[in-house]
Amino acid sequence: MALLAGRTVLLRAGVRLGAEAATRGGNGARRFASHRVLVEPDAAAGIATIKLKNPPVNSLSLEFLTELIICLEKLENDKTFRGIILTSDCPGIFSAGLDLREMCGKNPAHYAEYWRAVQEIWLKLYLSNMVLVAAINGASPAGGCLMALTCDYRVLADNPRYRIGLNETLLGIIAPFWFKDNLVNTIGHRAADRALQLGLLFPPTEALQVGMVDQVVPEDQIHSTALSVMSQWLAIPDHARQLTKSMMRKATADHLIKQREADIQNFVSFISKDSIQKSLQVYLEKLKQKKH
Ligand SMILES: CCCCCCCC/C=C\C=C\CC(=O)SCCNC(=O)CCNC(=O)[C@H](O)C(C)(C)COP(=O)(O)OP(=O)(O)OC[C@H]1O[C@@H](n2cnc3c(N)ncnc32)[C@H](O)[C@@H]1OP(=O)(O)O
Repeated sequence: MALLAGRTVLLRAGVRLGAEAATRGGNGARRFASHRVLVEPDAAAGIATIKLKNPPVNSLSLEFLTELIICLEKLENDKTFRGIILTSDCPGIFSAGLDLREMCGKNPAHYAEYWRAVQEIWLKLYLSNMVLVAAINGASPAGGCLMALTCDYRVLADNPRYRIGLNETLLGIIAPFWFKDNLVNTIGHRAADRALQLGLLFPPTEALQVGMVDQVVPEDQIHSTALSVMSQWLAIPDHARQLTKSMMRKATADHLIKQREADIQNFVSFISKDSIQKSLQVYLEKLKQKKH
């Protein structure tokens, strides 16, 4: 059973297990898909490709996060798989990050439940025993960038519209300390200091330069590149790689785990402020008006 902080996520977020489809793939592997998370298994290679499918922009709503958490738990417990490729099924968008509608005009209990799910997905991805390769085939701001940062390797499609970064300050909000820790671990303190304060969204060439991604490739090569990177990582004995990954990441994850409840309370009181609500509403309105 999938648990989120000791409770059944299926019940909390109203996601019905019946919404899932379970079939067998061509190679006999069990293929499972929820509404918004598509899993393409390659049992022979030990790799599952997760495609995020929450159109139009893969914003991380509570239901979407819940489906993703359940999917990751299943894969983590299935010894068939040693690696995950994380990518998007929404053209041009990897993920628009946290769903702003979950953080606007709701009550404190909702904010707390939402933030717990955000923490949970980060912990699941960051501490995964599997090899995670992000095949970033679209724009990847804020929470979208964070998901990519949890992966062991990032390949970004070469398109100037596919910008990636933690742009929270542009929304008048603050990247939580564990977003910051994950970024510092990836690009170093000085670059993270600048990127976070300015809310920088890096186009591919700059993202590569600063170390936000490991490789930039033409868009039509993104999946084949992710597969070839994966085979390189899977050539390392699991126990040695997993213990090394844990050694590198445990302190950062523990930082959040130890302060999980306090972090939720901080988030709830921060996001509930009138001034923050106003900033988020203005930002959402601007996004909507962009088209007109
Ligand atoms: C004291 C210390 C306390 C610490 C407290 C910590 C507090 C931290 C709090 C929060 C942290 C949040 C991290 C986040 O992830 S916030 C989300 C940030 N995301 C963004 O800024 C991205 C916004 N979106 C875009 O830039 C674009 O939409 C883009 C992804 C580039 C796609 O562009 P395009 O293809 O042109 O699509 P549209 O802009 O037209 O969008 C289509 C519709 O989707 C809606 N949308 C977009 N993004 C979001 C989102 N993140 N959440 C909800 N909805 C979103 C957009 O409004 C359009 O809607 P509609 O069709 O109805 O007009």
